[in-house]
Amino acid sequence: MAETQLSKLHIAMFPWFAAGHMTPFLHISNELAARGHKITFLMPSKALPLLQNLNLHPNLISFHFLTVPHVSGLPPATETASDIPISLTPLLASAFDMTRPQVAEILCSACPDVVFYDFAYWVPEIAAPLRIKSVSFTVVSAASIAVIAYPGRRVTVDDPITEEELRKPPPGYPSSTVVLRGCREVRSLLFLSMPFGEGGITFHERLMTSYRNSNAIAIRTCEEIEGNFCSYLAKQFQKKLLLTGPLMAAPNKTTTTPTTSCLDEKWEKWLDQFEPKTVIFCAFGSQLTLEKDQLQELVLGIEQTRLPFLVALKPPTGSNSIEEALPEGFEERVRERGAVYGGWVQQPLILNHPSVGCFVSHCGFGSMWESLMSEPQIVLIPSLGDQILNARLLAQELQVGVEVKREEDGKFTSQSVREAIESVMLVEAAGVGEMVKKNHQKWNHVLTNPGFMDAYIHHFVNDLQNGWT
Ligand SMILES: O=c1ccn([C@@H]2O[C@H](COP(=O)(O)OP(=O)(O)O[C@H]3OC[C@@H](O)[C@H](O)[C@H]3O)[C@@H](O)[C@H]2O)c(=O)[nH]1
Repeated sequence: MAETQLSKLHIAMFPWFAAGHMTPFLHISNELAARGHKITFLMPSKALPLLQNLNLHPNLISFHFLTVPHVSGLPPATETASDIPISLTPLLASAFDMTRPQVAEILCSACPDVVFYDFAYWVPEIAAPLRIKSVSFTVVSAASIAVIAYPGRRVTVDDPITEEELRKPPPGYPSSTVVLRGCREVRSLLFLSMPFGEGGITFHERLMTSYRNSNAIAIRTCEEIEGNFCSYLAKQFQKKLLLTGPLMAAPNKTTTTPTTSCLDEKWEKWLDQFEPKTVIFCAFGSQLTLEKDQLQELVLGIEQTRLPFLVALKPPTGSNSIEEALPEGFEERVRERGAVYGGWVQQPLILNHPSVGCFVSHCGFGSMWESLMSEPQIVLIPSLGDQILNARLLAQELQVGVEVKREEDGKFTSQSVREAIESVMLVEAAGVGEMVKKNHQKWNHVLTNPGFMDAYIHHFVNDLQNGWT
């Protein structure tokens, strides 16, 4: 689609210091730079190895490194969420807030037209006097913001959000299936009342202020899948909503943006030895650490399917390596057909390998799009609040995947893992596997249709250029 002939923009990006945030900020940067817009990307230097290879337009996207101040209680040299256990993230949020003077200085000297931010709710206070527009860019689903969208409710440490409040979505919330169920799931949102950063601001207040004070809210989503949640949010916050579309493209399929690299030879060769669409791939994103017993149930459930598999997860709590946490005799039993790896793999490329037939996912928002835009059958084991809602969106509303059942105590078992995988991998029968496969193919076709992403980005850029009245 031809771009409107308007002046090129200069946009500053300031994401929260976590891979799940910086990566989609870089994806939108790539799409904007592909259309000639200039990007100043603010980040800690430790994030460079993660982001460098994803920067497809180094001539237009320049990285500016921030010094992350030391905060007592954080291990020395902490710069990103990957450096620490999840329990220490409120302290990282303090360090993040303490970069404010550096951010102000860069915005003042670079003078971009627009600044994108997420957790840095104070950005509009810096940007407005400089006549820079502030866009609050959400890297989680519209549904997961809609379910907590009480713009007028000031959640403080002294007036925390209650289980009672969270049990029912806000009035007018547009879905009865994309909801949290039972105490355990509701409690997974109680962290919203937790102090998160300088001055004891709660996580909820940080988010609400970020949306309230922005000039516009941008979301990495599309009308076709989350239109009802987007309309609801626009009404709740009385803001213009700018949608980027899914952003993360399946390699070589959907956008004008070139892809970065090839799959590591080691995994390419390993996957090549199996029949098409037989391998189970399992990964749980950048943050989630399982308990050891849950890791064991997971891998045992996968083993019981007798299918080949590649599991790439962080070592569980209390273990130095994933290998030491595996069940007794596991490695010997599965040597021929299974690999368990405790590090980072190239998920989008693995999902597009012809041998991969099933993706067992935690349903983080990035993984949600990647699962929809690739072919493997989808099995979901969500843990955190937004992942649970994303999983409901896929399993109940779109019916493109199956969620693993949990027991009363919130745990899943090897049996529930095996049953969920088998239900989608046995597609011959006119059962669940067949149904989710058909629905998935339909959505995959829509989302990877040439021009779909381009149209979204085209409108998005138009809105950034003209949409401020
Ligand atoms: O080994 C891996 C694991 C993950 N990845 C990539 O890392 C990204 C992970 O992002 P996700 O959004 O799926 O998950 P994360 O858990 O990292 O995200 C975080 O922010 C988004 C929220 O929805 C999640 O709840 C939150 O945990 C994906 O793009 C995935 O392809 C790899 O490339 N290799």
